[in-house]
Amino acid sequence: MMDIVKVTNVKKSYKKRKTKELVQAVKGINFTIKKGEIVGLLGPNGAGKTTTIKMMCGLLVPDEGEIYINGIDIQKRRLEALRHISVVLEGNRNIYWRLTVKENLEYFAGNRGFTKKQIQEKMDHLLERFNLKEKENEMVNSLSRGMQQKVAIAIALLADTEVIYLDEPTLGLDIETSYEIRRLLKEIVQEEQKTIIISTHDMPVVQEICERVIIVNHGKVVVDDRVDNLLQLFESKAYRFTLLKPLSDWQKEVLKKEFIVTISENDNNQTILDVNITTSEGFYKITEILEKEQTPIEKIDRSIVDFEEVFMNIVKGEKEIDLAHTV
Ligand SMILES: Nc1ncnc2c1ncn2[C@@H]1O[C@H](COP(=O)(O)OP(=O)(O)OP(=O)(O)O)[C@@H](O)[C@H]1O
Repeated sequence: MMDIVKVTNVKKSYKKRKTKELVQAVKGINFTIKKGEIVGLLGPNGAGKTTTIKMMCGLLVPDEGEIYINGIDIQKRRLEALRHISVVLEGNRNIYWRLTVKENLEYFAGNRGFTKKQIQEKMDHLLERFNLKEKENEMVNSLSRGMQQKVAIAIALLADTEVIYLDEPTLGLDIETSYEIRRLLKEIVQEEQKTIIISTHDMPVVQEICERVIIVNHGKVVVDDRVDNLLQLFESKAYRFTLLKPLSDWQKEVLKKEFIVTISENDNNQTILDVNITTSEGFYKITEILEKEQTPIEKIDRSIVDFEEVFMNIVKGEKEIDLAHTV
C-alpha cells in the first residue's frame, strides 16, 4: 500500500528569545504512514511531537529534510499537499465559536469546494452519526467540550481528506464522552479508508484504537512498532512477585527509583510487587533488594501489562530496552 505520509530526516531548531541559544527540538525524524493506518504519535512533554506535527501541517518549515503528503512535497507544493490533510487541534481551536454547528460544517465543506447538495447529504449523515442533530442550530460556544470535539471531528470527515490528524482528542472529556469519541473513531477507521494520526497522552485510547505507534523522545523516533507487538514484548518482561512480608520504606524507594513498579496487597494480606524487568541484571537487582531485608518470596508469575506501562517503560528506560527489532 502507498505511503500517504512520508517524513524524511526532518530537523528543526528554535532560537531562544532571550539568550539566542539554539534548541534542537527535532533532531532527524523519519517515518512513513500507509493509507488507512491509524497511528499514535506519542512522547513525553517536550519530546518534539508538536513541532513535527506543525511541520506536517505546513505551519512550520523544517530546517532540513522532506515531508510528503500523498506523494506531494509539502515545502514545494504546500497548498496542494495540505488539501489531503485535516487537522483537529486540541481545544477545538479550528472551529468557529460564534457560528452554529451547521454553519461551521457548511463553511468548512464549502471551503473544500463541495456543492450545496453534496454538503447537505453528508452533513445530515454526520450529524445523525455523531448524535448532534438536535444541536445543529446551536452556537458552538454553548456546547460542552465533548460536543465541540465531535463537531471538530465531523468537520474533518466532511472535508473528506485522506489524512486526519487529531491532537489530544480526549483531553478534558468525561469518561462517557471520551468513550463515545473512541467508539466513533473506531467506526470511522473501520468504515472509511481514512488515515488517522493521533497524538495523545491518553494511553487507553492508544491501546484501543491505534494499530501502530511512533514514539518520539528527545527529538528522535525511539520506537516505531505495532501496539500488539509492543504489548507482547513487554508482557514477556512483566513479573509479579508475591511476598510474605510488606516492603520497607527503603525497599520501596529503591525499587521506584530503578524500576517501574506497582505495589499492592492481595486478599491474603500478601504484598504484590508488579515490576517490568527489561534486562537480566534487573532480575538480580530485585532479588538483592528483597534479600537485603529478608523479604520472603512466595512465588513469581508473569503479569499482564497495559499500554500505559509499555509507554512508561520505553520513555523511562529507553536505553536499557532491547529495541533492536523495533527501530
Ligand atoms: N517556539 C518555541 N521556541 C523555543 N523553543 C521551543 C518552541 N516550541 C517548542 N520549543 C522547544 O522544543 C522542544 C520540543 O517541543 P514540542 O512542543 O515539539 O514538544 P511536544 O512533544 O509536543 O511536547 P508536549 O507534549 O508538551 O506538547 C521543547 O524543548 C520545547 O521547549
